[in-house]
Amino acid sequence: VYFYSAPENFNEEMLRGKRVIVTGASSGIGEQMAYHLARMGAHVLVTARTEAKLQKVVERCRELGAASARFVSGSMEDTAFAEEVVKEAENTWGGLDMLILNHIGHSYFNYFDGDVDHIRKLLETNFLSYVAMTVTALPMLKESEGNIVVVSSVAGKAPGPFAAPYSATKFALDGFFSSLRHEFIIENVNVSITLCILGYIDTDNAMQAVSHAIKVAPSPKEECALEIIRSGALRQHELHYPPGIVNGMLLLRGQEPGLRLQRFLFDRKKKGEGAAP
Ligand SMILES: NC(=O)C1=CN([C@@H]2O[C@H](COP(=O)(O)OP(=O)(O)OC[C@H]3O[C@@H](n4cnc5c(N)ncnc54)[C@H](OP(=O)(O)O)[C@@H]3O)[C@@H](O)[C@H]2O)C=CC1
Ligand SMILES: C[C@H](CCC(=O)NCC(=O)O)[C@H]1CC[C@H]2[C@@H]3C(=O)C[C@@H]4C[C@H](O)CC[C@]4(C)[C@H]3CC[C@]12C
Repeated sequence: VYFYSAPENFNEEMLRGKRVIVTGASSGIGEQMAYHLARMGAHVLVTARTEAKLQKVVERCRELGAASARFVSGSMEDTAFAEEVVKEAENTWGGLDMLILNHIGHSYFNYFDGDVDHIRKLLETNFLSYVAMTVTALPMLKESEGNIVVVSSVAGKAPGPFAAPYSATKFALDGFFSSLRHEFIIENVNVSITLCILGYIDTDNAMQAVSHAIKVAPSPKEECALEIIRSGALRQHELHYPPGIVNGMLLLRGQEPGLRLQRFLFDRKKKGEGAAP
């Protein structure tokens, strides 16, 4: 069992004046990360598709004390847009300290429906855009000896049922960024890569998608967002949040986690309910 317990020397001053991109920041965990960073006095550049929501997030960041706050709206289905976001940071700040890759495209929580094009599109949005932003940002991150924070899921470590397309994109993140971290260590590239393995979090979209099927209580998005920032600032290799659930899932990985996950999460057989979520 691997415990990633970072030394408790995080200080919010570590983020003051830092230049940070947060993707998927118009709602959910990304929105909360933007607010924490603003409170800590960072420069924030937030991105998502919905301009009206981003405008409100930027206004709130300014109220909370951000050193500066701005947004770029567009879809990460297009890797050219992903690169454009990083270029905006370079043009605005002349550099970058932390890249938080957080956005995800719409998917479903149900049996795999055979739609290969959906998986192709989700790989563009959830994986290739992360790679494209990393490639474009790397010169600046090498200059600042900064951090790449990749937001993933237990679905990208201990696969379970009903999220096959989404899970595939999360496993791709682990494969790519954990391999890249090895190369950085070999080449003495002082850019940290933090992979965040999250359990169920109480964001509106997630709860709307699965609360009918999942019986465990979700964890708070505000605390989750702060833990992600803390783990990135401490240059941890991985964050497991909440530790109790995620480490438990990893423990079960060798023991048919899909089956145990069904029992643990859905608790359906006892109640005689149907099989589909
Ligand atoms: N909530 C949970 O239970 C869990 C979440 N996670 C991970 O945490 C991260 C955030 O999840 P959560 O906060 O719940 O997600 P939300 O659905 O709340 O937020 C997703 C964000 O991504 C943006 N987005 C959606 N589609 C696109 C697109 N095509 N291009 C650019 N941006 C897009 C949305 O804004 P807009 O629609 O305006 O574009 C929104 O800002 C994800 O990586 C997810 O995998 C991991 C485990 C559990
Ligand atoms: C179904 C969600 C995919 C994104 C989405 O479509 N949101 C609604 C919208 O945009 O309209 C999944 C996003 C996070 C997933 C959850 C997660 O990652 C943690 C658990 C992993 C486990 O393997 C299955 C249950 C999860 C709670 C999982 C469920 C599906 C998501 C909510």
